[in-house]
Amino acid sequence: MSVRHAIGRGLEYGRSFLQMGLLKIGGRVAAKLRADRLRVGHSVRTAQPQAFLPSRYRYYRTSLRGLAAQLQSASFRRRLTGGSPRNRVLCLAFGLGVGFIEEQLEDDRKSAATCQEIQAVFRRKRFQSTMKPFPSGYKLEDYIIGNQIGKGSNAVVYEAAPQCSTLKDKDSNCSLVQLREDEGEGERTRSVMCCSLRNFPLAIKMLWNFGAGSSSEEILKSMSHELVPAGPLAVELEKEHIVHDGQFGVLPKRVSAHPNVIRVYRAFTADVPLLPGAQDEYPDVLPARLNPAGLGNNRTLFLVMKNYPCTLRQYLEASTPGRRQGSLMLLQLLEGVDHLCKQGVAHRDLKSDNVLMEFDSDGCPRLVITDFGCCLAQRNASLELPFNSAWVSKGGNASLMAPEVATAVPGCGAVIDYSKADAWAVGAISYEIFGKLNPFYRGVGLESRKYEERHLPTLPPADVQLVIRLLLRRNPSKRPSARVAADMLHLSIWGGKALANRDSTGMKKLADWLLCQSAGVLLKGCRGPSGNSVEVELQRSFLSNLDLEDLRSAMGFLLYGWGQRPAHVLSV
Ligand SMILES: Nc1ncnc2c1ncn2[C@@H]1O[C@H](COP(=O)(O)OP(=O)(O)OP(=O)(O)O)[C@@H](O)[C@H]1O
Repeated sequence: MSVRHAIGRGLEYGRSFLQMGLLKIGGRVAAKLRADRLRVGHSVRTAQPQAFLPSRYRYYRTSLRGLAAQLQSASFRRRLTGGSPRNRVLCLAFGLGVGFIEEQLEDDRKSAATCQEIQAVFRRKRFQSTMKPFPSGYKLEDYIIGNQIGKGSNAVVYEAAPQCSTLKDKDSNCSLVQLREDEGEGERTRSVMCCSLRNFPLAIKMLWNFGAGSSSEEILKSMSHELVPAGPLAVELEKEHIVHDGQFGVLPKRVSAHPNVIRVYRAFTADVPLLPGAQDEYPDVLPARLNPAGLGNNRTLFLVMKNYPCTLRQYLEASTPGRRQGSLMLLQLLEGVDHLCKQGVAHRDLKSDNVLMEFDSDGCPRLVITDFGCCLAQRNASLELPFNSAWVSKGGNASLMAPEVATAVPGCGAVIDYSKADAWAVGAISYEIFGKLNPFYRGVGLESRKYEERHLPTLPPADVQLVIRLLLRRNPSKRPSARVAADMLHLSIWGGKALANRDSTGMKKLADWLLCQSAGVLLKGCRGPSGNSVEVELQRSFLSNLDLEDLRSAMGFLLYGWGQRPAHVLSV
């Protein structure tokens, strides 16, 4: 499809928006696409396929820029023009070269501007949680607490509902705990889960408190990482004041909302209560008030979140996603990790237990990264941790630590760079998503500190295999970032036709495709609930993060993969 067709189609979308009475959004799309017509039409004409090769391209561009600057300098021109005919020919050739370079640079600027404009259109619509806001909720007494949902090494999680809500079903005892016992009763299980989630839309996480003291301030300080995904109203206003002005200026920053990152609605401290199963399941962490032999402190931190039906691990124990669904799941993890990276946060404990799941209206799994207890969230957002002593924590689960973290040696001036560590862990978790054992789990085969890339097991879907292999590269400088890996998947899932052609029209097709995607996603966004489907969220996320350099790197990696396999295997 030509640019004109693409724009024409976009304009039609714009017009139909207007006809539908959606004046504002229709006007914006139509104006946007009209404005893009010249820009994209011009940039795709001269784009060369070689320009996709990221590092080499960047090298050429920098060298050519330097050369252009030299040629433009008066002294250089004098030296060349003043001499022999040979010098004059050389000068002419350089002059033509400069013209070409300038044209390339101009195209570059225009393409980057197009990406930025598409990005700006989609960034304007911020992601908002579907959860209804509820008043207060800063005290334990504000909640009805149901059954235990899960337990980890640092906390226990219970289903909960705001105190004001009335239970919608008599069978309020059913929960995931019971679900597991009822395994095999397919239909009944699903209805049990629905009733539990309807009655208890929230989950309360109670952290174990051994060494954090019993004052709210001390607790907030020592468990501060759990607050990284907390919303702006999560902590009571007066505590928030303490957090920002007092000694708690050291608290890490918080990340903004994202469809693939947990949102903590409320965080407060309270006395540890005797909840169902406490005496049997976690007697040692109870305070002496509840168990004379218990070692826990009297007060602790509580986090209120949405109650999700299951974790990724629980889901994968019961089912193996198909090829496309698996790709969408992997993509969501990459989008979540990219969002965290951009906000200067490394999760450092990604594993299938720390990913929660629900389903959209089409039945597509939505994945949400949770449990930020081990995260690195420095105010300077560098994602670099000074590693001057063996006492510095490198993060959670050692099996899924990226090679550069696992092999780091403490010492004066040593630093661990976490900027691609979570992306590596996503690569390892992908094996579970596609129905295989995670090769890095203890006893399965590989160790992150010393594996060789050629020993990585193969995965049946060839299309994502390339992405996973790249994510699991030992050398982080050769590993794509979560953003670039996500762009690769976006391009291979939705951009098949735009990418199928590897000649000089490739860039032109990509530009057409970006415009169609933008118009299509805006249109879907107006269509009620389907506008919140996982696929639309993912496409919106891609467009709101559009960056020419990242896109070129993604294309470069894909072309590199195609060099070894026929192009069609990359389309899902
Ligand atoms: N919002 C939620 N909705 C439903 N279940 C949840 C939720 N949060 C946690 N869970 C369940 O509780 C379990 C323990 O939670 P979490 O992983 O946060 O605890 P933890 O002690 O910090 O874990 P870890 O052992 O990894 O440190 C999870 O594996 C999951 O089964």
